[in-house]
Amino acid sequence: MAQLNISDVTLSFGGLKALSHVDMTIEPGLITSIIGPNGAGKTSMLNCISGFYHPTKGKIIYKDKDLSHASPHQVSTMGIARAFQNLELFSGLSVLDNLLLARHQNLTYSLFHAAVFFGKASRVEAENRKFVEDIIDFMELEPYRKNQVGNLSYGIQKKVEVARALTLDPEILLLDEPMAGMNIQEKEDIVRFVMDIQKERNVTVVLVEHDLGVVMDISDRIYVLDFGQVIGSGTPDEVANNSKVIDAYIGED
Ligand SMILES: Nc1ncnc2c1ncn2[C@@H]1O[C@H](COP(=O)(O)OP(=O)(O)OP(=O)(O)O)[C@@H](O)[C@H]1O
Repeated sequence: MAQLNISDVTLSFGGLKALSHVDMTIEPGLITSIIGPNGAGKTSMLNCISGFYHPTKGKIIYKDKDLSHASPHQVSTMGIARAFQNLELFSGLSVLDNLLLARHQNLTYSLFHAAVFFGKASRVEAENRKFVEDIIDFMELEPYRKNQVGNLSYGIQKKVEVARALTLDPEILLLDEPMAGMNIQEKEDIVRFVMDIQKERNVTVVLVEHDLGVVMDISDRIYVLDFGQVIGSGTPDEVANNSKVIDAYIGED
């Protein structure tokens, strides 16, 4: 059964339709990629799923709940986290502090409880700390944990951004061009982590990425957008042999 059901989603900006009658199903435990030319609507789709945009028409259903009008905070606390194309990190803080801060979004006690029931607050705090340390370990960020994020290489900052999303313990992880601006070594590194996140942490991954080689290698399913419409979908082989997709995006090579 689909984990996320996107049906007939249209997103208009004045006269421009960034998305037009888009249907997608995201299956649990798989890597689903969304590809297409510049301006095709890929980031708009992630914005609709994560609550930053609200579809003009259509529905996004997750666990029987309609997310179409949910806020970004509601979406993330329901289990859908997003790593951003433009990093959402605090460059003056350390890796550890960035991740602890992100994890606090998931706090299960209020400030009142923190003041009155110190025991529970400190237990939850210790659990949060342990969770964040596990993510640092998993993403192999140990050598950088005390470093200011702004002083790290772009490739490592991108890894920290993925780690930041993982601190929310998501069931679905939305990745917006995680490999943009990376060298080959850094790309190979992040590809390995995306696959580990899917397999070892059992997280469903929705990936927007321009590197077709990577997309074809790691995706279970692919949706191709062009001018806001789905022009093809299926396994990497099916998409690579779809004549509409070849004409609009992939080309003959
Ligand atoms: N907030 C906005 N206001 C007006 N137009 C927008 C807005 N966001 C996106 N668009 C337009 O919607 C269309 C789709 O944009 P989107 O960023 O989703 O494409 P994309 O496939 O992610 O492109 P790229 O690969 O270049 O990142 C574009 O024409 C874009 O200019």
